[in-house]
Amino acid sequence: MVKIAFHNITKQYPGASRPAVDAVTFDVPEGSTCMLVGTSGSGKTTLLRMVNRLIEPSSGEIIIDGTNVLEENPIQLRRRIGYVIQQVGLFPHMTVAENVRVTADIAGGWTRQQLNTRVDELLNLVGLPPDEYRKRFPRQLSGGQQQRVGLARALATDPAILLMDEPFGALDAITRARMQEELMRVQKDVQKTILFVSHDIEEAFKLGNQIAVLSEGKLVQIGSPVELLARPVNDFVRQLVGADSILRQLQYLPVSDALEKQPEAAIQNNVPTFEAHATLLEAMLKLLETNAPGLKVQNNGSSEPLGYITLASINREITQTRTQPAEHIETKL
Ligand SMILES: Nc1ncnc2c1ncn2[C@@H]1O[C@H](COP(=O)(O)OP(=O)(O)OP(=O)(O)O)[C@@H](O)[C@H]1O
Repeated sequence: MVKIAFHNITKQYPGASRPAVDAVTFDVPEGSTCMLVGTSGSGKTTLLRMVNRLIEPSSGEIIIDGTNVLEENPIQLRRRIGYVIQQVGLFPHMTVAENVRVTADIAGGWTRQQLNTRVDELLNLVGLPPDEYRKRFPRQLSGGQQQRVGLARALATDPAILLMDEPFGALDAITRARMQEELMRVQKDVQKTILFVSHDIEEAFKLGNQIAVLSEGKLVQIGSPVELLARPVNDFVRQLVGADSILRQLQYLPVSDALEKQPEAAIQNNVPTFEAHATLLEAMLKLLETNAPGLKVQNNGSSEPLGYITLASINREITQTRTQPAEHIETKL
């Protein structure tokens, strides 16, 4: 089911020579994560902030659950939408518990007991044991822990939608990877619809069910990470998603993309079996590790092979993806 639908959404800032967001149309399915990527100034933050009406669109519509956000009271709208940004913005004089509670408190309708239970639930959810962290102040937390509190706070009113604007951008690589894992774990439990702005294509591949690529306010392509990698619509997307990187392709393309149906007999006999959803990299490592001439690929639980994978078929798939013609456009990376 579609959760957020953008219809020709446009934002023209006064005095600007072109729209910051230009007639963008796409859907975000319920419970999925859509990553917004693109060069600096391509309109990602503007697009995100129009969803909770921190920025008002110039034209077009954003429909959430069938209702145009412009017809909603902005304050009520923001209660239904969690918002996490890079500068976490915790209140320095409030404890962690008070910081998490504050949004739910403002939204109202909770008893003190319910609020306390909710805070503990959320702190557990984001991996901060309440007994240890409830009473700390933000200055007594690391950057990553502060981001976790920010995430807990955004989840406090149990919003169906989360908007995240470079939430992990200021963290070191290791903490960032941990936070991404944490978010994936939380998302498994809570199934929010997430719109996530990122400058980090690795992050977009890791977290996104869909990736929307913006350039100069326009939506250039939207698709799953594998779609973008295998079929970038032009050189801009190809470069942005690193479709020319052999490692990226090996890491993300599934073995089902590189099957041989009728390989020679030696490959069909006595070779190890392999799962269809595994990546080309995993298949290649297995081939190197076992020294087998091929792998029999089958779906979980089925004995019928879907096909076979060999170093040659992996090579063919990668060469083909790399040389696919793409429309040429100027790239400004
Ligand atoms: N309040 C504003 N008034 C006028 N122009 C603005 C305003 N905010 C953003 N812009 C312009 O709109 C365009 C898109 O900005 P936006 O912040 O949405 O891009 P972005 O893709 O999020 O960029 P970045 O990746 O650098 O954060 C830019 O050209 C920017 O200069």
